[in-house]
Amino acid sequence: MEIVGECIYNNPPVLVTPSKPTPKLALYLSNLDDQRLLHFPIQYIYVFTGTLDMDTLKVALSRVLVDYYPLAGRLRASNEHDGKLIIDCNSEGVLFAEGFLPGLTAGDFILGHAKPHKSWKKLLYKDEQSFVCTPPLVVQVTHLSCGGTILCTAIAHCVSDAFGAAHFLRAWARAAMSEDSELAHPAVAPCHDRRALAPRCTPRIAFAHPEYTAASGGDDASAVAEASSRLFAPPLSPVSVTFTAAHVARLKKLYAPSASPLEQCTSFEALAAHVWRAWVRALDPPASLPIKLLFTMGIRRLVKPELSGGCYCGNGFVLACAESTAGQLAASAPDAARLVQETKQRVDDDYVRSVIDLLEVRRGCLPDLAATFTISSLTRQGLEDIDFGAGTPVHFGPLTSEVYCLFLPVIGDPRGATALVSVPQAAADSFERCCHDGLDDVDVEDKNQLPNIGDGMAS
Ligand SMILES: COc1cc(/C=C/C(=O)SCCNC(=O)CCNC(=O)[C@H](O)C(C)(C)COP(=O)(O)OP(=O)(O)OC[C@H]2O[C@@H](n3cnc4c(N)ncnc43)[C@H](O)[C@@H]2OP(=O)(O)O)ccc1O
Repeated sequence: MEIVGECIYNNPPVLVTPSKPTPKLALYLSNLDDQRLLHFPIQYIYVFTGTLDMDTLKVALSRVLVDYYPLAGRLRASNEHDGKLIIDCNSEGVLFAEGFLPGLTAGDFILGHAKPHKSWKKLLYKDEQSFVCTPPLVVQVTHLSCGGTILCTAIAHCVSDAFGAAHFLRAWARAAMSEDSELAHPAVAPCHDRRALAPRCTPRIAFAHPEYTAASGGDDASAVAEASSRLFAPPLSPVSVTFTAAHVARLKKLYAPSASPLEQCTSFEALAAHVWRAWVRALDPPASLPIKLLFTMGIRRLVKPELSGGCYCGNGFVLACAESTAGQLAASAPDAARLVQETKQRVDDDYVRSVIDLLEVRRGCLPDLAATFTISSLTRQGLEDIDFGAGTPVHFGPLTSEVYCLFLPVIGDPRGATALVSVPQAAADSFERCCHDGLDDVDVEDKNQLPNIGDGMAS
């Protein structure tokens, strides 16, 4: 859906600062935070049919910034640590803009039209500064002619991941709903200290880490690079496919590694394997081409000791990497799911420490995305059902679509997921068809199970 018309700003944006004094310190960022991959703001929108009260939102934000004070600070390159980023917790404040977009309604985001379009950038105040100088949190509230409101947040990814962001947004919403926002405290105190994820004194890279390893030259590498450039050839088209709970249940059967109840797969394993295969089948590279799957994996409960003292608000995830070939992937659904399972099992404390040390030794390195499908799962993180006083959102999702695939929560269907990813335009229809493969009759079955509208009403 394209947003026509321009956003009208009647006033310049303001800086919202914490309502009480907060610690003044240079906050260390872990290597998982300060990796080049995360040097960008994550921009998401929440669309509400009701009106958000501006004063309430600002007062509540000012209150929660007392607990989430790093978001009111500024990123800086540290002189002591070789340019590594830190957060200068200086209470400068969150950039908060308010605008009005005539002609756009909350309803435009329902009815399955809510696929990001480049015009959606209007929903976020454009700060011309570099990534490091931009406040780690920028907010824009856009009023709509229907009385609805869009809340757009841009949070620097090196400050927080989805789990930390959800924790902050829920605390903000709770404060906005509370009679006296000064009394509203987060349910669990946030933990900003990232030293539990510091590298070892002598870095030890104990695994191959294909997620960061660029192909090392030679004929194979150039073949992968050449084929890969076709897999991502522009122009790219965003594709959004919603898998209902019934679709996911079917995929879990289709992808189960065996008929034994002991060898089941989770919703994520089945979905990840299915969408990875759909991508490969749609793009149809040579069967022998090595293909990888990278996916984000939460580590808060995997590291020893667990990151459980309060809510760890830094980035608590690593990239896990499954490897196969285009031919093998297309050939077997259960084998693809088994690969995802085995990859998950390899990620433990040793693996995470090894990633952290790798990022210490190879500062500035990026994941190797050649011939790679990347998934980040945002389901079950508590990001979507957030109520600031105007009810829960009718739409939640990113401002842009990218080459990495997001598994987004489906509002009203907690066991469903929407896969959103940009693929080469020429393969977009085929990708969507491959995603629906094996699922067509599920919708028919589902409809047959619905009670007949007339049932029970005759008397
Ligand atoms: C900064 O501001 C932001 C940021 C963002 C976004 C940022 C990011 O993208 S950061 C990366 C975010 N993603 C992650 O960290 C991944 C988190 N998920 C995991 O790590 C998962 O474990 C997994 C690796 C994806 C695999 O999951 P799965 O195979 O499902 O395995 P389990 O999680 O162990 O689940 C197995 C089983 O357990 C039950 N279960 C698990 N969790 C729940 C739950 N919450 N509720 C109910 N049940 C649960 C369930 O039965 C599972 O089996 P199923 O078959 O039912 O699935 C964005 C916005 C910003 O502002």
